[in-house]
Amino acid sequence: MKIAIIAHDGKKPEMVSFLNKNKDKLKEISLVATGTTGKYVENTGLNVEKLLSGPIGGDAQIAALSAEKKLEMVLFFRDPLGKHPHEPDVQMLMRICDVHNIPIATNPATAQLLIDAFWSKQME
Ligand SMILES: O=C(CO)COP(=O)(O)O
Repeated sequence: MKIAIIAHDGKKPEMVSFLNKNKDKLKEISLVATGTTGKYVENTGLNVEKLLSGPIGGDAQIAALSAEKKLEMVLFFRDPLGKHPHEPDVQMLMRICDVHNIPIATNPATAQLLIDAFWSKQME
């Protein structure tokens, strides 16, 4: 099982802070990310599988992994103030997560709760 990491451009700095803060936990977990986000993840020193960039199909690839129940959770820091040409893909990803009951965090506060809960479950 993997955790998917995605961040819109306006939220990539917050994602990097989140990853650095949680690096000790995340380094034990397989990570997958959309293309450009994945480069930022690598720059934190974490290992990550990089898919296509979001606007050219990366969000759709994460949705497919969610539908196949291959993801533990999706951490998707969305920029609610930005315009995105691939908004239909963004909506589709969130819908697929809801269809398949995959936890999806769309901001750092929720992502922290999910990671902490996942981590304490692993430690049981
Ligand atoms: O666009 C995205 C999410 O909708 C993210 O894609 P990138 O990680 O390639 O920037």
